Amino acid sequence: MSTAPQLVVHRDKELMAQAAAARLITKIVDAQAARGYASIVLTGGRNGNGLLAALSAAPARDAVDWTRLDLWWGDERFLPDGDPERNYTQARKALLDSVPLNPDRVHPMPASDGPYEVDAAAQVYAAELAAAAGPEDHGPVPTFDVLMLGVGPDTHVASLFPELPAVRETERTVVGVHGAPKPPPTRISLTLPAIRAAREVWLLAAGEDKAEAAAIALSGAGEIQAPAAGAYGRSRTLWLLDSAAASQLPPELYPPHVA
Ligand SMILES: O=C1O[C@H](COP(=O)(O)O)[C@@H](O)[C@H](O)[C@H]1O
Repeated sequence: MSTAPQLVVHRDKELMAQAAAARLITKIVDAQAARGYASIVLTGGRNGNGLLAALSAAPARDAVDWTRLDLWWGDERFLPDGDPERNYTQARKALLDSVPLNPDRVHPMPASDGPYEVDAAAQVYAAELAAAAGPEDHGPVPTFDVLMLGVGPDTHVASLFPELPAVRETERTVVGVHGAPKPPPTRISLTLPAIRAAREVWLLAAGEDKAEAAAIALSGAGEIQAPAAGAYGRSRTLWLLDSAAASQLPPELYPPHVA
């Protein structure tokens, strides 16, 4: 069952990144207090990396027990290990290299110079997720506390692009993506069923180039044409926007609140 999206609109992208980072710290600390660990899915892209950089700069980051944090990725650009365009490389630079994570709990998606071609690599990641899922979870992926997704200007989320086969997937949790319209063309992505296993899905959209995408996805578009419209969490779906990205929303949605 889909959860109706909630919107929070911030003044600008810097404030959005800082507020989202503060929100994420609180979520992680609360989950660790309740269950002993937290499970987060990271996104690539400008907004996702902006959030990680803001988290890195936040004094409250020391409230997180980094050794009890599971990190997964929503998608990856299928490039060699260490490539500066890999989402994993960018996340390391923005935050991960400066906090004491437990390497056993960090799950980057495979790189193109490893032993697998992209479809096999997607299967390997699906198996890693399935191994981490327990009986209390809702299928072959863990119930992530928060899964973040940067919204692309074409409404793509993770590496689910409009009309491509990956966004139509209803069985597999992870797929190889071929022919993506945004470089690189070869990618790995969680599918919509895997995304919807998360307790909370947060969609990040800042900047004028995201305004049309946000308006389309939040105005009842279908998920095949507008993948962001199909991304929702089990208990919450939260759109975090800045005022530029919210500028084309229909008047009944905007502004619910500008912080
Ligand atoms: O290529 C990707 O793009 C999207 C959005 O990126 P942005 O720079 O337009 O914010 C991102 O969500 C995805 O993880 C990434 O692989």
